[in-house]
Amino acid sequence: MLSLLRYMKPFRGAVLLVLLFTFLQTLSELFLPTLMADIVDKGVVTGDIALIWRVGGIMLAIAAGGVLCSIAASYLAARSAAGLGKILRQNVFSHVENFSLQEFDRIGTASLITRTTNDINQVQQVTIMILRMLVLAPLMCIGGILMAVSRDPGLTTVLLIVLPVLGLAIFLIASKGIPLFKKIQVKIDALGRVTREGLTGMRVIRSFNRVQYEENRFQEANEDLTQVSIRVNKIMGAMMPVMMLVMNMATIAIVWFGGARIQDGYLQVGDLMAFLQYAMMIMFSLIMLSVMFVMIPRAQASAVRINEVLQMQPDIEDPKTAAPAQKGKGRITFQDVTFYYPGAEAPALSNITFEANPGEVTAIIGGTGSGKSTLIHLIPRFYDVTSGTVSLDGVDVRQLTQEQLREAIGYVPQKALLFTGTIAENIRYGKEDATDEEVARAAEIAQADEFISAMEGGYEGLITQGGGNVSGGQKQRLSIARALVRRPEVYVFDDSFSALDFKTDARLRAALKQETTQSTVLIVAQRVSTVMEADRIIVLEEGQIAGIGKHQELMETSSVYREIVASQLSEEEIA
Ligand SMILES: Nc1ncnc2c1ncn2[C@@H]1O[C@H](COP(=O)(O)OP(=O)(O)OP(=O)(O)O)[C@@H](O)[C@H]1O
Repeated sequence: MLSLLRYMKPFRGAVLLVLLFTFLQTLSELFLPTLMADIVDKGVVTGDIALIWRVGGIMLAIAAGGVLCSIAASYLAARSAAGLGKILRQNVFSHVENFSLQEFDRIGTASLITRTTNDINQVQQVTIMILRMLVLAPLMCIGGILMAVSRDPGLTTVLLIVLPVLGLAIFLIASKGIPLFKKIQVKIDALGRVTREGLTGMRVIRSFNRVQYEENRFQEANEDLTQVSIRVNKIMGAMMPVMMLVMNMATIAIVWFGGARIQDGYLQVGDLMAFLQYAMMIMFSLIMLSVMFVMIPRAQASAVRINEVLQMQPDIEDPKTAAPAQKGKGRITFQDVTFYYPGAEAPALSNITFEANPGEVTAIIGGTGSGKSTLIHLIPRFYDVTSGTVSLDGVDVRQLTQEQLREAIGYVPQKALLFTGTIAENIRYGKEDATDEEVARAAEIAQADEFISAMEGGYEGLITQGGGNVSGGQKQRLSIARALVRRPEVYVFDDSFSALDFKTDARLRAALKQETTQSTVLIVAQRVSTVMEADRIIVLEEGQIAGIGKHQELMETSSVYREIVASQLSEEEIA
């Protein structure tokens, strides 16, 4: 928690004012009972009306000042805490944006969302409380004790008995509640995960009639969270009545013994009234402190989770001194590349060596799980190689900044992803300053212009969240257009034609061929017809190259390739 407070720096002035105003507010509250005692003992008892008016007026002024200080302190504390929340959310989000896929795999998207929202909220709430109570509670407690002793040291014995009892009760309750607060955050994560899967996977859930199953899963996570929350609240709920009981008993004891002391002439009525108020203040300040001690560990659990994200060093970083920027041709070279996913025992890729040249199409084919996507994920450095090198125009990709590298690449993912916004905005995602002509031309090559024109609004037509209002094939074509509009040196298509019918696939590849005469094109595909005409076909099997060459060569030399071809094409097509 403390380490997060460094983000409070911009609000240093406001925090100092909060402390100052709270200090003044506490002083005013500590002063009021003494004045009241004066009114009773010196005014009411002696019938001095003028003194009652005068001291009453002073009391009113001090009380008003206290209220103003309290309002100002609360306002500034809330503002500073809200500012802290904003800065934290911004920092976490920006930091996460730099994560490689490994860090995402490690923490999980649902947990990252909870940490950016709910956890930061917890810290924000507790910061307000700490700012307000940090000065108020201890000052009120110590000041109250001093003032009480100054009224009647003898009566203070009652407090010596009551306060430890109160402290013990607080300790017992808090020690039961605090561990449960930590549990709550984990349960919120779990609920977030189920909710996310349930909502994003709605189509699959419905088609497999798993609605009831998902509802049960949600109910289980929800019930789990509810039960822990109820347990915490039961324990914390017990806190108030126990405190009130102790406080009421203390009041009775003070009045009882105080009455006796008044009779014996040690104490005046006004003093007893003031003493009672100070005793209340002391006990309230203890309750405030206890609430703080309960809330801080709760926020601490959240702070640890936020810090975990902030301190996580992305595995993939830019080199300290990047290779000089140069506009190359886009030659991609894999030199003896081996790659293990973190924690995996077997490599996903081993000893991969090949070169993909500008003006050529290099296709990668292989069974599912053979490592095709993994291989091309190494080019834009979504992951780094375990050994060997991947280079762009002879420069190791690790020597380039991620921006330099990715600027040279037009990547079309296996699972097409669109953003909420217009069609044109989605295509322009590839090149912010693309002209309308460039956008239209990219769409034309991607065979998307026809369906765009047919859509309501054309290029200004809206894509709903996640691209829900376009078909799978249309989504793929828009994400191809997004890559085409940047006219990069290297095109990487990860199984990006799979949702297209054969005719559209062929038309698109023909248009692409004309567009990419100068570029390096890498195509991952399952269909032989998509790769047959490639200049180089790499056949992958279990992460290794099982053959490399043109279609005809591979038909003669690679049994794996022949098997794939035989499973997809008829005799005439093969011939
Ligand atoms: N994030 C990951 N963490 C751990 N292992 C992974 C991860 N992604 C893929 N793998 C493993 O690496 C291997 C290769 O996966 P990859 O996605 O590269 O296959 P692919 O050839 O592209 O398959 P497909 O054609 O089905 O997309 C698989 O065995 C898979 O289980």
